[in-house]
Amino acid sequence: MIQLIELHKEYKTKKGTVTGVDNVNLTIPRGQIFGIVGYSGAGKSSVLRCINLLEKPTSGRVVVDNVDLTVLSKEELRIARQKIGMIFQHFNLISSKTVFDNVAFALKAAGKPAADIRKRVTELLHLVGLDEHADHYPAQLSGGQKQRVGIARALANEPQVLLCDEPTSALDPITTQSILALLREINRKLDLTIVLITHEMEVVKDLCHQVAIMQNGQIIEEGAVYDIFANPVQPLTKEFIQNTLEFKLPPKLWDKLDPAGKVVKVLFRDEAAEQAIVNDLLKASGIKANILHGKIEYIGDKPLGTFIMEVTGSPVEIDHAIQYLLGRNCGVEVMNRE
Ligand SMILES: Nc1ncnc2c1ncn2[C@@H]1O[C@H](COP(=O)(O)OP(=O)(O)OP(=O)(O)O)[C@@H](O)[C@H]1O
Repeated sequence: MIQLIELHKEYKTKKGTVTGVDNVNLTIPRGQIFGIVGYSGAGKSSVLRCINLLEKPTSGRVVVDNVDLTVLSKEELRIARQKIGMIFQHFNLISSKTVFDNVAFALKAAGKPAADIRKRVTELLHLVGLDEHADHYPAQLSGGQKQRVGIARALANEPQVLLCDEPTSALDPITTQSILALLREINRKLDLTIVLITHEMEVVKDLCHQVAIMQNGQIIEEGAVYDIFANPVQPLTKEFIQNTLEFKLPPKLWDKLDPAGKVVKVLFRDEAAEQAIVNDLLKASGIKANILHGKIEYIGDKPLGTFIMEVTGSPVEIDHAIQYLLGRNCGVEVMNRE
């Protein structure tokens, strides 16, 4: 488990003091994949780098598996850090060393015997699917393969925590999916706690169990990923989610719609996503509904449905229909032509 308690980080610059992290309190249970999302400058990297004390907090505590890292001596911290692996957006491999030697680096530094190192590196390269690439140099690898080396290297000392700094931002969508699948696999196989920073809600949706949204150094909202997608509260959270769920109706379609009707976006969440609510709605309200767009996606194993419907009827009937949907735990938003 990771606990950040009143974590505060300030940077002294020529222009004055900049706050990177503003009194953050956060608990990340063991075995979770925890996403931290925010725009550039929100403080994501600062939080992540405080977890292994790459950045020294100005104040506050960082407790990993009941050990407060902020009070350790240099030597104690060096040992504690072996249990916290890290991967980076640009992989940070040593270009003059082979894949084998990149992965072996931390083990050699820890003074492990050569035979143990060979065994461990072979295991790790197998785990990340690079058995055939031990003797290659980073320049001979694709971006996805480089990140696999980064992951193998980070796992060398059998860490309990893996910190991921935008691990897929430099990768194409297909490679991103394969790296996310690998992270999911090692989280399950190794019971590894993963903390991942990203500005992509798609990555959070695909991979994470929980998420925190950061703005101006603070965590403004956090929770289970499904709950955040189904019931976002803060405007910034809604903005991030809209970027993944948003669907814009083409102008030609708006031209054809009945001016007396309304276009509503309905979010079917939890059990509402599995019930025949549209059918019930038509029976209960007397309106007509024409579905313009719809999709159901699964976050974790729970469905979340988004439908855009043109509803026609008298104003009272339409209002009744909206109240009916709200009463069935749906999210309802009346859309206007932009
Ligand atoms: N070494 C530093 N010196 C001075 N200011 C810094 C330093 N590192 C970060 N900051 C400042 O702290 C704030 C938070 O930065 P941080 O890099 O943690 O945000 P971020 O959300 O990770 O952004 P990005 O996605 O661009 O990496 C910003 O205002 C940034 O300018």
